[in-house]
Amino acid sequence: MSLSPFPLAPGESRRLPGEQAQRALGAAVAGALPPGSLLFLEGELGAGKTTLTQGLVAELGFPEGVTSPTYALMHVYPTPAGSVLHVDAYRVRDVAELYEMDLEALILGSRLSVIEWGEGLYADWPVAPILRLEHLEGDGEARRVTRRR
Ligand SMILES: Nc1ncnc2c1ncn2[C@@H]1O[C@H](COP(=O)(O)OP(=O)(O)OP(=O)(O)O)[C@@H](O)[C@H]1O
Repeated sequence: MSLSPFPLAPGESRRLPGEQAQRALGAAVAGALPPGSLLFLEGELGAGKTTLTQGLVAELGFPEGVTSPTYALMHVYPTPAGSVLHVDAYRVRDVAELYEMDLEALILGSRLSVIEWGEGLYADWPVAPILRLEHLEGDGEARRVTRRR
């Protein structure tokens, strides 16, 4: 499997003018991270975390059905390239709860994992990129992505 470069350098920001750009970013991320990788996503309600993840999962060959894992905590999408784990850790009080669910084995066994609101895990996964998504004030529906790490 040949990988492309990660679409943003650490510290870099980019404007995402619409949903297509948001999905395309997810697709580019999927093409840049090797199996067993983890991506952290941050962003307020409606910032585009699910949309980015839809693009990422579609790039791996599973084109539909990606929804926010807010209520389920965790979704697994069986793509032809391997499973994609999508976790929303917003309501998790202690990351120990996630590790008790065998999170580490799940991540390492997946093609790719996306964790929203996983600050408590950042130190344990130091090479995982962190993308922050924000609404751009005064710029219609556009969003901004910043690679924090
Ligand atoms: N870059 C963008 N430009 C314009 N609209 C966008 C962009 N990215 C996403 N959207 C739209 O914003 C809405 C919210 O996006 P999405 O559901 O992905 O956000 P979210 O961060 O997952 O929200 P939540 O935290 O509620 O799960 C959707 O209708 C989506 O199509």
